[in-house]
Amino acid sequence: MAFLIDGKKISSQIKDELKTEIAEMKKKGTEVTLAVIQVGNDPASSVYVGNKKKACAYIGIRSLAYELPESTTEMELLTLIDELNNRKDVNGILVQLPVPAHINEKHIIEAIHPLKDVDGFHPRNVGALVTGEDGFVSCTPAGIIQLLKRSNIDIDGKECVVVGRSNIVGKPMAILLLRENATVTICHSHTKDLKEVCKRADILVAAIGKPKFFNRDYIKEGAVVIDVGIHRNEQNKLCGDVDRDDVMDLVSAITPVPGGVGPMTIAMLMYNCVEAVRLQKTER
Ligand SMILES: Nc1nc2c(c(=O)[nH]1)N[C@@H](CN(C=O)c1ccc(C(=O)N[C@@H](CCC(=O)O)C(=O)O)cc1)CN2
Ligand SMILES: [Mg+2]
Repeated sequence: MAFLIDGKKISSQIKDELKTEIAEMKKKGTEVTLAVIQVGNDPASSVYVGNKKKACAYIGIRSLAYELPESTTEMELLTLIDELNNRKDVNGILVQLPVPAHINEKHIIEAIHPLKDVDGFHPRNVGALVTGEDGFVSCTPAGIIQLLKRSNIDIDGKECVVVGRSNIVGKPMAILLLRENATVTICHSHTKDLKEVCKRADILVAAIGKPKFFNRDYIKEGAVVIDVGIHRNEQNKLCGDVDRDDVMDLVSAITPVPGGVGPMTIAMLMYNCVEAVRLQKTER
């Protein structure tokens, strides 16, 4: 039977480690501050932003919440980011995505100072990830590496297949796996024989964005499956990109949805806030 990779438990361990570290920093007079910006009131975004604020409160990070109306202009948002970039008491800035359609997401990501970009989305941080320099790593893929390592799943030399090529998950995921000496394949909508490619995977990262897309036809016996998808059905029940019931007897380990990758995104955001203080000390 498959081993369930418990993202809730592992994310709690990471938050507890950070809580201890932050208490030590506070004793030395260092406070960590995260500015969280939400534009509009998309219900899912409100849940994630609420969970980020709760995580900050739990581990001892000061959070500044900016809840802006849907009608906020790109210029108004850029002005707020500029103000936060210049505030010495703010270590991290994040703008919850997606932003409303009238705001250009790329302009927003690029406006955040790279040393405060705790989401790791700024091109400078993406470049640093590729070249192996210091910088912030996108939270979801960073969390997946932690899930694998803390579950004692070896990555070195493994065949890893990442399905999805977003800037936030797929691309940084592939680079992180490469950094761990995996053999990495990225698949996308133009990939021929997706089933055959996925069947080669020792570790399959499913980030295609389609509910229960991956059934047993895509999985090699004994594979480790990481499910990045989050979907809600008509009954408001959550599921991932993987048809877990169908693959359960085939895989050696799998992340559940909910309670797998999702909670790690927030734990790694907290990690990046602590990392922000370190990076700002050495590079500012
Ligand atoms: N600025 C950012 N925007 C977005 C990011 C991000 O990393 N930075 N990622 C996602 C949303 N996200 C965090 O912001 C996120 C998504 C899901 C979860 C999570 O814990 N999911 C739970 C289920 C929760 C539920 O919906 O009931 C789970 O999988 O167990 C946390 C964070 C897009 N935007
Ligand atoms: Mg993320």
